[in-house]
Amino acid sequence: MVEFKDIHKNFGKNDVLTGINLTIQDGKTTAILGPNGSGKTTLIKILLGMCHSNKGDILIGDSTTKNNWSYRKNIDYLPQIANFPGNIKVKEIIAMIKDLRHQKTRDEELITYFELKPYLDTKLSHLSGGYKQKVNLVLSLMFDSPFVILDEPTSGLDPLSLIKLKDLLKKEQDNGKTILITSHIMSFVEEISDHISFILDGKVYFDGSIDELKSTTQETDFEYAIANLLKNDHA
Ligand SMILES: Nc1ncnc2c1ncn2[C@@H]1O[C@H](COP(=O)(O)OP(=O)(O)OP(=O)(O)O)[C@@H](O)[C@H]1O
Repeated sequence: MVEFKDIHKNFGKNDVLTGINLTIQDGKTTAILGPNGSGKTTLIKILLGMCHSNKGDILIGDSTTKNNWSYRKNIDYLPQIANFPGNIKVKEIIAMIKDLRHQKTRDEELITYFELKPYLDTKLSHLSGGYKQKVNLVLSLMFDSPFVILDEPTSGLDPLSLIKLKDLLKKEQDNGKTILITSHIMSFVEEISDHISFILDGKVYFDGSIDELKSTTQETDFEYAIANLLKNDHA
């Protein structure tokens, strides 16, 4: 279980997070949603230690993450924007990331699954956006960690690839993985999430299941329920 406790973060005068309290349950899929710029990526980066909070604490189980980063070995992370040098070939970047972590990997299985074999000798700069994202998915999921964080995994994927990603994540769920996602594709979020945490104005504005969200907003359609959160005061 991951607990965000009263997390604050500002960038200069920009108060992005102003007291986030949030729990990520083990074995569940939690979607962190919110408008552009609401701080979803910032919150993920704070969890990963890529960005420091100004106040607050994160607990993994009963332990604080302060000065204790070993938990990160059990996390697979897909960044929203992965900026690798364009002149590296697909097979080279996969080998480089494997070398960094020295853990067992399932890269070949994922390369086959995302039909990347014909592109292994292609430079990253020559790949389309969707194929770059498939390479990023292989890089982030190949370590088969129990906790998976995917920041906008749907970015650039065509409908068939999106279905493949959903099928893969459903298998991960069946295997008991804890998954944290952000996405602006509401059909994707609705299909795979157990829990929704909606961030607005620096705080968790809604926290509950999809059914609870629909009943709170009195909307039967998930996308409309999210839009309703933005229009009306449900705090
Ligand atoms: N390194 C940084 N320096 C200054 N401001 C930053 C930095 N990183 C993020 N911000 C600001 O923090 C705010 C939250 O950004 P963040 O990327 O976390 O939002 P988000 O909810 O993930 O947005 P989106 O849905 O557009 O991806 C934005 O106003 C952004 O400009």
